[in-house]
Amino acid sequence: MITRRLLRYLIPHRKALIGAFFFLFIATAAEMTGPLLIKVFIDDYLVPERFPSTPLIFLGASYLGLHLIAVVLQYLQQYSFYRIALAVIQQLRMDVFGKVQYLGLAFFDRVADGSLVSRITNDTEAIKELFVNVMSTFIKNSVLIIGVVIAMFLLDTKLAMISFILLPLLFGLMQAYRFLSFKVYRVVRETLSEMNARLSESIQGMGVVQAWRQEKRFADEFDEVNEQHVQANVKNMKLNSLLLRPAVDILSIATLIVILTYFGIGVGDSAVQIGVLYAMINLLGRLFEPVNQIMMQLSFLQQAIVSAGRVFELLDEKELAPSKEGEGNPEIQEGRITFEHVTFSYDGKTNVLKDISFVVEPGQTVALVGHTGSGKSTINNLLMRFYSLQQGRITIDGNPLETFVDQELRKQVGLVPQDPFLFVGTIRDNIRQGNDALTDEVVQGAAELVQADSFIEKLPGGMNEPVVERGATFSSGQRQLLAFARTMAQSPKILILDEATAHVDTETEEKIQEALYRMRQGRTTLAIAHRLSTIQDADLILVLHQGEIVERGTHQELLTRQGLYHKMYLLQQGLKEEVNV
Ligand SMILES: Nc1ncnc2c1ncn2[C@@H]1O[C@H](COP(=O)(O)OP(=O)(O)OP(=O)(O)O)[C@@H](O)[C@H]1O
Repeated sequence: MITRRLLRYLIPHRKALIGAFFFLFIATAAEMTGPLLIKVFIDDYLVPERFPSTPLIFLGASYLGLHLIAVVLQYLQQYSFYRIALAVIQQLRMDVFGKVQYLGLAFFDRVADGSLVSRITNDTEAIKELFVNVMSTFIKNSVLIIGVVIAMFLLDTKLAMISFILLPLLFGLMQAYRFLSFKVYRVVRETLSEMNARLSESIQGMGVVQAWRQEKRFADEFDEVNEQHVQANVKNMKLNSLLLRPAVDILSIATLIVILTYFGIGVGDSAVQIGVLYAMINLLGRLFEPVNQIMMQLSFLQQAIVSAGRVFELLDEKELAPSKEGEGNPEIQEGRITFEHVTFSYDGKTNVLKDISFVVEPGQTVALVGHTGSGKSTINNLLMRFYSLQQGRITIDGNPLETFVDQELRKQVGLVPQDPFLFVGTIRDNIRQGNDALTDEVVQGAAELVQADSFIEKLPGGMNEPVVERGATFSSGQRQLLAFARTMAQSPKILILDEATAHVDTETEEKIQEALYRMRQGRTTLAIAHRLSTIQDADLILVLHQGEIVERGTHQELLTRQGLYHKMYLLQQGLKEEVNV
């Protein structure tokens, strides 16, 4: 099943494959003819001690010519198989990477990034071996084996049949190896994946690792998985060294003994000529070499099959990012958002949002406040359509969220995430975000609107200043401003702000507040705020508690009510003592 699916990747390369087969076939035939020529030389010339020059020169030249042809064609077939293999793997990697881009966030919640990287790099690499080496070795050596077998039967049918007496043992051996090694390889690949996961986790959290002096713990944990990986490899090596080459070698010696015994018995009847025996033993040597080659590749074959299983699992993953459903192509004109009785759970067990209903009128700002874990980000995640809605309805301008095409939704709903993520490239690339339709003026305008231009201008490269991975060389306030500029360059109708004012100094915060104020003008905004001082001018504040909206109103209304919001507000004002909690 897995092998068949892998082989399907060869279909687009069938012409090149036929060419490679052709080269292989001719090269093998040329190679095979060699011993037959030597047999003619021994039986017809050496044994009778006849050495006429013309036929012998012809014989020698033919031998040399055939050898040359074999070498050239060997090169051509090897090159062809390699090209095909590389093309197949390139396609496979593109397929996997393409698939990963469309997986839902729920999938990434449960699968470690390192392990995903491992599937896209290491596992496809192991599959590459199948097409580069395993397949060509199997085909080449099978053709060789067939060639040798034919030559053996042409030489002496009886002797050839005797040589194959031990053949069933070889098949038994192959089956035993495949059965035993499958499990071991699975462990090898899984532990490798786990190591990548740990590595990626510790690199991403290096600051925390060092700050909490977790280096030893991480190293120990890594070591444990590393040890499991080594052990699995050792087991695998034992299997390889026991069942592959040595077993075949024993089998080849046993076959030789059988043939010599037969010859020893049969020579009295002068049934077998010495030249025939020489050629037969020569052919037997040539038979077991390809068998050995195939056996050695069995280990790579198994690796490839296990890895392919893991890659196909990923390709078949059903947990896709939610996308458009239903008829029509609605557009976002005004930006009126409604949540109607939305209940949501990440794990299918605990509801983290319970019966949430509210309306954000066009141009209004609605703020979400509440203790940590109360469900604020979850509301944003649903509005961003990162997760599929389970119960209730979300609409924009009266159209259900799921009816929008991705392009419209992503263009009109701009997200400023909690932790802005910058990509490798330049500042301009990060603001433009691959949208070539955005002119330099628009990019500059967006930077000016959010007041990011003043710090960008001071950079040596200005807009072309390089950004390293995750924007690590910029401060969090600068990253925040760049993320604002990126969102504003799109000019969305709706803004989703997630704790946009965390962790910055007062001056930067003022700048950010000013930027946010400008950004919100004329846009529908849903904002998460931990600092209540920043959302006092919101048209509506929703107070969440354990997934429910427990209070709603303006800042003044909520203070008058003297409920949870009031308590939170006083706490933040440093007036804890006045609150009876
Ligand atoms: N990806 C996820 N998978 C499973 N559970 C999650 C996920 N994200 C959040 N949760 C759970 O959902 C609940 C609500 O989380 P949410 O992030 O919406 O809270 P929040 O109010 O935004 O918190 P904070 O203010 O700390 O960001 C929490 O109990 C959290 O454990």
